[in-house]
Amino acid sequence: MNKTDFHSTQRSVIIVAGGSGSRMKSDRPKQFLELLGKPVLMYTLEAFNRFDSTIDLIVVLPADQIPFWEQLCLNHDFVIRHQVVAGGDTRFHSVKNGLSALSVCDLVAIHDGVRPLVSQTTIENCFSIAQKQGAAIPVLPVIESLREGNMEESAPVDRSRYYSVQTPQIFRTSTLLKAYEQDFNALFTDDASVVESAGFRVKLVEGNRENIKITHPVDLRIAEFFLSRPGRK
Ligand SMILES: Nc1ccn([C@@H]2O[C@H](COP(=O)(O)OP(=O)(O)OP(=O)(O)O)[C@@H](O)[C@H]2O)c(=O)n1
Ligand SMILES: C[C@](O)(CO)[C@H](O)COP(=O)(O)O
Repeated sequence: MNKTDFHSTQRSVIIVAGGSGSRMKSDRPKQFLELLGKPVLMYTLEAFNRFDSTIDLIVVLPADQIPFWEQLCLNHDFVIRHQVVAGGDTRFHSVKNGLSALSVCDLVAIHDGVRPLVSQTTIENCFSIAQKQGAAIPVLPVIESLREGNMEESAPVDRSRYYSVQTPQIFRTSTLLKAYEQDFNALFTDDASVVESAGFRVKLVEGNRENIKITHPVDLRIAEFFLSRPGRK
């Protein structure tokens, strides 16, 4: 593949932000909370727009929060073009709804709306490997010791065998559409698990450590720290 092929590839991204953020325990779903005065979700859209200003952006939101998001865009003069789709009961169903709004494209990325710190390198590497191999997801080696079991009985496991998984998870469009024809299974915690269950292989790519999934209140402070660093990429 040469550079020209890469740039003529039609790319789309589905940003899933259809969750309620129950672990954050905030008044509003966490994707709308502000980091340094701007909603989390706007940073996430900006990351993909910075990577490719022509990329098709689909944003999946809780149906009852769509008017609130539209008002936020007005308040913040947020002008990055994107299509809004109503989410479903689980992340799987939200992705499915996003896929139903997809235009013709070669590669599709699925990214969590609450991962605003994805780096340009992670996005670029995942697109590039997905283009060559059909499916790519960012991962990192686990940094803490791991145990298996429960609080009463547990045993250490070999952590070198485990990776933590991030997004964007990027696939040939035909692969992802086929995989999402399957019925929902509670073991589908990400898109890679859906695609593998349909018989496809997924290539692991190194992610970036700052690409945290904002989940608990402390994650907002960590994200603000990274966002305020000069020369952030
Ligand atoms: N029905 C759902 C559930 C989750 N998501 C999205 O999937 C991403 C990862 O999910 P998670 O961090 O678990 O978000 P929530 O489900 O909102 O949080 P919680 O589990 O704490 O309720 C988030 O961007 C979230 O908005 C979604 O689009 N639709
Ligand atoms: C997709 C994901 O962010 C990869 O780490 C993760 O699986 C989402 O999980 P959650 O159950 O929605 O928190």
